[in-house]
Amino acid sequence: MLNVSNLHVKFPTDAGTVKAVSGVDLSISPDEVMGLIGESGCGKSVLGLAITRLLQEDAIVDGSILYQGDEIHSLDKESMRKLRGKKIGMILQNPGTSLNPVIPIGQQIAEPLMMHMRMKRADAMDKAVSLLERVKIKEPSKRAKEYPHQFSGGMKERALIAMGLAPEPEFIIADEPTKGLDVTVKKNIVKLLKEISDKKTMLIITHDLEVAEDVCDSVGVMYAGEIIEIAPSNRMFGEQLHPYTRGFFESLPARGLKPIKGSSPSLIDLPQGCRFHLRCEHCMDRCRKEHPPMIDKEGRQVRCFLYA
Ligand SMILES: Nc1ncnc2c1ncn2[C@@H]1O[C@H](COP(=O)(O)OP(=O)(O)OP(=O)(O)O)[C@@H](O)[C@H]1O
Ligand code: NI
Repeated sequence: MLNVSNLHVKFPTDAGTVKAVSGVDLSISPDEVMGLIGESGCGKSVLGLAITRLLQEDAIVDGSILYQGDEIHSLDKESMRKLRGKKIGMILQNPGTSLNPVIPIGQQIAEPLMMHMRMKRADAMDKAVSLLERVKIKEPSKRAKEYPHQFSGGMKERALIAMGLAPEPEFIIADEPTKGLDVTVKKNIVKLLKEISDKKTMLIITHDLEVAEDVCDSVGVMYAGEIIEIAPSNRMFGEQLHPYTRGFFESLPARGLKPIKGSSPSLIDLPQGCRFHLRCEHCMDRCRKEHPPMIDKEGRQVRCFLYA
């Protein structure tokens, strides 16, 4: 369904070129739900935005992104608009900034349906109400007339999910759908995502391991702009192969809160060899000089010379 190969995204800045995504290969099959995890700034959102072609103009994109055989970066604006609404949906990060404070929620869900899918106002509003119902918002017709400030954090996230679902896309990219939500609200959103993901193909960007474990079939781990490990979810949670993945898991509150020493490299000035070698307890001579390729290890993949 989606095939990303050798994708690079760079941003020219005054301080130098930021290599936000480097050489990413990724495939997602129909009905698969893939999670993308990794610490802040490793390139998860940029990768998601590249797939939907929502990056800002100055981004330099190289490589190939095929969606059902179509090269996304060579589609004209009109074809891209169709693809984005009907085929690929996006649930964006930050409910606070993604919703317009002065427009009622129902209208915000309905407007893109009128604009992009040429629905009549009344039909679009009906659809908005039914979408709010689908994401389990009580009294949806009353709530549709309310403004974002009248919604709690969890309800705003639900409204964003409803917006993402509105054009009935086949494939959904959700960027941090549970960020900043308290535990009970998060549980409900995870439940909702699970329900949705039963019938959809999804890429879920998160740094929340619980979300990845509960909802995803496969998990990719990013570090400094690269994917460094990919495995089916149950295997990834059973055993992490890459020293970074292991450290990342152990650094999280639920798993010991033991930080990895050092910090991620600057994306402007990346180290030679393995991008993780300066922080790695298993660093070998080779890791300082050579850049590790993705290595196949019993059907899962890891970018580390320990498995070569
Ligand atoms: N328009 C831009 N210009 C320059 N640098 C950018 C731009 N957009 C993103 N970056 C940089 O690219 C890198 C990757 O950012 P990205 O937002 O993808 O990280 P992320 O993994 O999604 O992090 P988080 O978990 O915090 O959302 C960061 O270092 C960021 O500063
Ligand atoms: Ni992000």
